[in-house]
Amino acid sequence: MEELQSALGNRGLTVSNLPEKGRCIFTTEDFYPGEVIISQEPYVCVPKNSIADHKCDACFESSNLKKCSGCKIVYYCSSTCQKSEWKLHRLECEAFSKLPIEFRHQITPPIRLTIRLHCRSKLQSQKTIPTSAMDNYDLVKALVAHMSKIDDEQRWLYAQMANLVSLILQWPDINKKEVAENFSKMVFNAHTIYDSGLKHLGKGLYPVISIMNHSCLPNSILVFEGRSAVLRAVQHIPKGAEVLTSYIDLVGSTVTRQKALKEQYLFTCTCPRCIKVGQYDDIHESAFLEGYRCTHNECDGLLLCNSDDNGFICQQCGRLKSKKEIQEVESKIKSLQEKARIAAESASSYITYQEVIALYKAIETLQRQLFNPCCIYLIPTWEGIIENSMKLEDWSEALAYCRLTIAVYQRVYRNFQSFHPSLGLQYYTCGKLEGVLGEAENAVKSLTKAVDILQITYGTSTPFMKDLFSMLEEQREIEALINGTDY
Ligand SMILES: C[S@@+](CC[C@H](N)C(=O)[O-])C[C@H]1O[C@@H](n2cnc3c(N)ncnc32)[C@H](O)[C@@H]1O
Repeated sequence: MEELQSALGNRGLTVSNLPEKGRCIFTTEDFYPGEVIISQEPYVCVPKNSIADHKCDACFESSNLKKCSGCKIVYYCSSTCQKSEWKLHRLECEAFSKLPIEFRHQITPPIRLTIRLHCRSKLQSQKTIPTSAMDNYDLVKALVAHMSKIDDEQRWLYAQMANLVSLILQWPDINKKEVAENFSKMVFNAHTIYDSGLKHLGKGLYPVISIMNHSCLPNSILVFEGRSAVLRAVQHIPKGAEVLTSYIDLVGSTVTRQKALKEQYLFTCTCPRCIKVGQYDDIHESAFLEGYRCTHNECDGLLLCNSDDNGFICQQCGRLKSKKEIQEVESKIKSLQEKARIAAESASSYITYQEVIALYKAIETLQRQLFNPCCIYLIPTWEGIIENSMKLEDWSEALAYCRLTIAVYQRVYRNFQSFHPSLGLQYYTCGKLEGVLGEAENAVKSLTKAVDILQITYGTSTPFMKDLFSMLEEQREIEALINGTDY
């Protein structure tokens, strides 16, 4: 702990303890928007592999992959990557190779993550792998496992998974209770690793980053550069403030966010947004984001549940919309969403992409009958249309829907001073599409907005940001050429 305090002290941070939250990190100096608060390499991580999409175990690249000739489970993109992982992989490779082929499908990402955790801890205790203040198993031991709060069924599941780990590793001295507890720690502490386009790459455990507590109005954001986790300030964090990040998708209403935090992290959030739950403004905002709207004649009022709980009353014209009426439309939406999901998975030709778009448009029509035009449920529908329109190279259609999505994100992330990658990336896509369509002036505006947001969340030196800067330069040159002005 002393070693960690001293390492954090050098970075302007300190670990403390709050009765209602447990451990937490406070600043001992000011941090400004875009500044890196802390970065950490994973203690362990695993890529998200699927049958169709394998990744290199070391760098998560998807090209030039070769299977490890020992275990035939793990992939590498180069001998450099293989060598960098060898000390750790050697232990699991030996264990996996002894496993009969028919058992190998049981090595799921959570099982592998825990196996690697124990392999790394063993190698560090043998001093085969060095330790440091921010890289040692004591940090893993200190993570919350919430064993007393989880139910018997979950405990039984972790015990079964610990048995499997023990069976695979065949170590005589393995502590199965500790392994089971580590499965629980993964649930409450491991992070999903994303690339700059927010594509899911894998899972990793970052034991110092995991000390950070949650707020629905966070002052920092966690992003990934390769597999390193980087926490950046998204607002001025004065000396002595707690560093807070978000564990969940912040687009939902207070009730939705609180439900997610209670179910996934077992606490009730009391952040400045959540304490407003039930107040007029919060109810109004929730109804706007997720609630139903009145579609009677020209009325566009918000609907709130009536006191008899048999329907929803329009707050503008007073008309009642029955629960049954709403449920019928919702069930049609659900069945169309399932059809769209299945169709999108197998779509690979002009006609099939068109069919997928038609399904999403049918969903959109029904959603517009129920929700207001800035409702968050429309986002995945529009993203489905954008993705498939791009596959059809229908740039105008993709751009029209991209602009609709931006309007919703702008509203949702205004609480977050708009510094969220989702909004920045939407501006980026919008700017790219405007560029393709020859709308240089609009492209410059959109890409400038993308830069304003993403340089705070992603910094300025990643390959993604360098591409974005040169794309903006290119559009500025085209704009100047069109306008006959100097650039
Ligand atoms: C990733 S850990 C964060 C560090 C943790 N406080 C510790 O002592 O190690 C997540 C857990 O911290 C607690 N936590 C995080 N944010 C909180 C908050 N805003 N209010 C109350 N508890 C919180 C919850 O118990 C949650 O399951």
